[in-house]
Amino acid sequence: MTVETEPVAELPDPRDFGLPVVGEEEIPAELTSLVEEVRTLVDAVAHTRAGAEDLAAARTAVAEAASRLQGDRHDIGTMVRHTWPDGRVEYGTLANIVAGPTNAAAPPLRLERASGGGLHGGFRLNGVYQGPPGLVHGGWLAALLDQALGAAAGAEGMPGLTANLDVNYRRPTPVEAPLEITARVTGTERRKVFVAAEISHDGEVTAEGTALMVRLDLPGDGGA
Ligand SMILES: CCCCCCCCCCCC(=O)SCCNC(=O)CCNC(=O)[C@H](O)C(C)(C)COP(=O)(O)OP(=O)(O)OC[C@H]1O[C@@H](n2cnc3c(N)ncnc32)[C@H](O)[C@@H]1OP(=O)(O)O
Repeated sequence: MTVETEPVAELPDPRDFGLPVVGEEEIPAELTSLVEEVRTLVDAVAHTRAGAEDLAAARTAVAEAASRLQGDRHDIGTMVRHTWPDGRVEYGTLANIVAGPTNAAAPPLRLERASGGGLHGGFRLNGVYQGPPGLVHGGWLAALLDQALGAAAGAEGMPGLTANLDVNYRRPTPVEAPLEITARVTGTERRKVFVAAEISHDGEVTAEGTALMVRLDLPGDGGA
């Protein structure tokens, strides 16, 4: 595949486009810990067999916690700044549904640079992510692949939006089991960035995806 475009060397600051930015290091440890606790809560609620009294007490406690937190909110579209160990800076959406660090509805997906190129991450999905009994919902697998595919393009300095996503489910993916995800850029053509990703369990690929990301038309990078 022809490579006709260079990665964007330096990403613009989202604040230049009116988007607020929070440094990952500015997220309070108490918020990170709260997010973890809420993930536990969602799983507990989804599977509880508690009686009416416990359910009512829990509902009151959760409603009180929600009203405590509602007052002071980040704006929709707030970005989080991540600095890689090599000093490169990258931005993601703070409340991203797959990888937002403050989104308790997001699985705890963290991606690192792989030594051979691209990104990789290890993760585990609890029973909240079930589709078929004991198995991860296919829509969530597609969302995880989409996120990793987008992040792989972003990590190469080519952030974009998914124009096309193609997913193949090769084997059932179990919940409550260690999973791995890998993603890499496979080619570029003008603003088109081609990416591929796999999810595996026990060394076997359970789902794989390819996507066409269309690189953001950033000022100063030559556009198309
Ligand atoms: C911040 C850091 C975060 C870094 C981390 C971010 C991780 C986020 C991961 C989550 C990713 C998402 O969920 S993204 C959300 C879901 N996706 C979306 O909402 C996108 C909705 N679609 C769009 O907005 C638009 O269609 C775009 C932006 C994709 C493309 O529009 P455009 O910018 O006007 O570009 P356009 O000229 O049409 O197309 C450019 C080239 O791509 C080709 N092309 C366009 N669409 C397609 C297509 N579906 N299939 C084949 N080819 C296509 C065209 O033929 C052309 O090829 P040629 O003429 O050059 O040959």
